Amino acid sequence: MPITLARLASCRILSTSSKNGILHCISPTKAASLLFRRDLSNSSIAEWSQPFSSKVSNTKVISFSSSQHLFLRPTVSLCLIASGYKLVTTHPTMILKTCYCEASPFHQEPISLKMPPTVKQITEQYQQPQQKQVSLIRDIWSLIKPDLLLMCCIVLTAVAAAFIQLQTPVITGELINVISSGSSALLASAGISQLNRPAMKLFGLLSAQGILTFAHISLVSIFGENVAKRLRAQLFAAMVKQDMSFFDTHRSGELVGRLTTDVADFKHTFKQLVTQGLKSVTQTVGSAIHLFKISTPLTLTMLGTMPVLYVLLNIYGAYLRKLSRHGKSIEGQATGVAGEAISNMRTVRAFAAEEKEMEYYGQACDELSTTSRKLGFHIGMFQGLTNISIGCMVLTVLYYGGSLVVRNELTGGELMSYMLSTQTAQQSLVSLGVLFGQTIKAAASATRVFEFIHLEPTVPIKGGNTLSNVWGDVRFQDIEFSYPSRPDHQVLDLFNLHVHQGTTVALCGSSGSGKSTIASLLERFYEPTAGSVFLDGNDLSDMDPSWLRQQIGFINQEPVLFATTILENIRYGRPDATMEQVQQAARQANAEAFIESFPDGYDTVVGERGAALSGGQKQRIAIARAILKDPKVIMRKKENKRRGMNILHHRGGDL
Ligand SMILES: Nc1ncnc2c1ncn2[C@@H]1O[C@H](COP(=O)(O)OP(=O)(O)OP(=O)(O)O)[C@@H](O)[C@H]1O
Repeated sequence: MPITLARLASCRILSTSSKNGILHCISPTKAASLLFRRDLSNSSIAEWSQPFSSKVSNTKVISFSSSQHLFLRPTVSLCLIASGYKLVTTHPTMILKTCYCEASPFHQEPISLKMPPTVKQITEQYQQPQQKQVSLIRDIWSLIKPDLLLMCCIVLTAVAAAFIQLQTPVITGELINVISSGSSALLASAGISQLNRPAMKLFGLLSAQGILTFAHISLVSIFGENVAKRLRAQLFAAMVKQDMSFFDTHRSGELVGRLTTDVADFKHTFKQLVTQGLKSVTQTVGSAIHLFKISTPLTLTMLGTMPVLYVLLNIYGAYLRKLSRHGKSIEGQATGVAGEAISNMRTVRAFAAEEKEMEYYGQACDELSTTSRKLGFHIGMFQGLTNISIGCMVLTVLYYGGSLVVRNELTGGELMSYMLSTQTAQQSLVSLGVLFGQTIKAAASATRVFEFIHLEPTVPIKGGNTLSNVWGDVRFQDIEFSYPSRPDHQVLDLFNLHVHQGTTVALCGSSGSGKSTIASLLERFYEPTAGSVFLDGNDLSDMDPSWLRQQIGFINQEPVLFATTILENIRYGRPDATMEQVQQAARQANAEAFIESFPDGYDTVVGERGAALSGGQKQRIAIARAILKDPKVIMRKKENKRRGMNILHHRGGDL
C-alpha cells in the first residue's frame, strides 16, 4: 500500500517513497530534518539518524513505534498523516535538542495539534523566507570592516581637524586679551609685533584645518563609495538567490527601489555621519572640556538646560524613527506601482490604461507625500525645538557670564573664548540634531536593505549531489503541491508521471491545470509539498539545483530575452561557447537566416525583454539558447488549441 501524505500544518515534505515507506521532511525553521521510515513488515515506525544531505545540519534522531508517547520538548507542533499512521511531531524552533512524536493508527480520530497558535506562527514562517536576526550595528560593522585602515585615517583627520578648530577660540581669546590688556598707545609703542604671535598661530591653525578637511572629505568619499558598492553587491546577491516564491510576493519595482534609493539614502547619511558626525562629536567633547576649564559654575549652569535636549532626542526621536520606517515602506509600494506600469507599458498602452495607472501612481504618491509631509513637519519641529533649547543655553551663558565679568571673576578674553567655544559646541550640537534626523531615515533604509540580505532561501542555489552522466529519465511520484504564496490552493494532488529516457511526452490540460508547475518542480523552482521528483532514479531534493538546471532546457511560450545582443542572449546559459557553437545552435533553432538578415547580425540589440523582435524570432533565439546549453531534458511550452507543453528528452533529438 503506497504511503500517502497530506500536509496538515507546515512541515515541508522533501520526499516520500512508497516502496520502502520513507517519509522525509524538513521543518520550516530548517532547524532539523526529520527522516521517518515506516517499516511495513511490523507496522512500527523508526526514524533514521543520518542527515539526508550535507546542507542541513542538526538532523535529529527520533525513534518511535505505534505506541503513544515518546520524549518531548514541545515548542512547535507539526502534523503529518501517513497511511495507517497519524504523526504529530513537536520540536523547538531554534536548536533541536529533543523531539516529541506521537503515532496513532490512521483510522482513529486525529489527535488535535498541541499548540495551534505555534502552528500558525510556523506556517507564517514557512511562507516567508527565513531571516537571521542580526543587529544593524553588527551589519554595518561587517560592511566597513574591509576598509578599516581607511576608516582609521578618516577618524584621525576628523579628530585632528576638530581639535584644531577647538584651538581657534583659545587663540582668539589670547588675541583679545593682548588687545584689551594695554591701551592703544602702549600697543602702538610696543609695535604691532605683540599681535603677531597669536595672529600667526591662528593663521597656521586655519591652514592646517583646511588641509585636514580636504583630506578628510576625499577619504570619506572613497570610503562611502566602497561601502555602497559592497552593500549593493550583497543586496543583489541576496535577491538573486531567493526562492521563486520570493519574486511571487515582491514587486520588481520595490526590489529595484531597495537597490537604488535605499542604498543611496544609506550611503549619503553614512558619509555625513562619518564627516559631520565625527567632527561634531569631537568638537562637542573638546568644547565641553575647554568650557569646564574656563569656568565650572558657568558650564554647570549651562548644562542645567541639557535634560530638555535629552528628552527631545529620546522621546521625539523614537516617534520620528517609527514615522520614517512607515514612510519608507510606502515609498517602496509607490516605486513598485510605477515599476510595474513601466515594465508592462505595452499592455498598459494596449488597454488604454495610462490614466488608470496614473491614478494608481497618483494615489500611491499622495499617500507617500502625506507621510513625507508629516515626517518633514516633525523633523522640522524636532530641529526647531533643538535650536531653541540650544539658543537658551547660549543666552544663559551670556547672562551669567556677563555677571561674572562684572564681578571680576572672569576676564573679557575668557568670556570671549567661552562664547566662541559655546558657539562651536552649539553648532556641533545643531548639526548632530540634523544628523540625527537623517540617521533615522537612513536607519530605516538600512533596515530594509539588511532585511533582504539576511533572507535565507529555502532551496539554496548550489550544493548537493551531481551525476556524472545524465540519461534523462524523469519520474514524478505522488506529487502534491501548492504555491507558498497560495498554500490553500492545491495545484497538484498525487500527480504521477514517468517519462522514459529518449521519449517525448506532451502534457495537455486546461488553463491553470498545472502544466507549467510541473516544469517548475522539475527545475526545482519550488519544492513539492509531498512526493518526489526523480532524475535517473535520483531524488531531486538531494541534487545541486544549479547543476540540475544546467541539465534542463525550458523554452517558455513567451520567452524573455535580455536587453543585449542576440549573441549574448544565445550565450546566456553557456558564456564560454565559441562563435561556431552559437551559430550551430542558431542553425538548429532555425534562427540563423533571420539573424544574418539583420544589418548587425549577431550583434543586433534586441531591446528590453526582446521587444525589438517578433514573437517567433524571440522563441527561436530562446530555442538556440536552450540548445547551446546542451540540456539532457528539454521542456517547451506551446500554446495550441489543447494547450499542451512538450517535454522532450533530448539525446541528440531535434526540436
Ligand atoms: N507563482 C504562483 N503563485 C501562486 N499560484 C500560482 C503561481 N503560478 C501558477 N499558480 C497557480 O497554479 C495553478 C497552475 O498554474 P500553471 O501555470 O501551472 O498552469 P498551466 O497548466 O501551465 O496553465 P496555462 O496552460 O494556462 O499556462 C493555477 O491555478 C495558477 O493560478
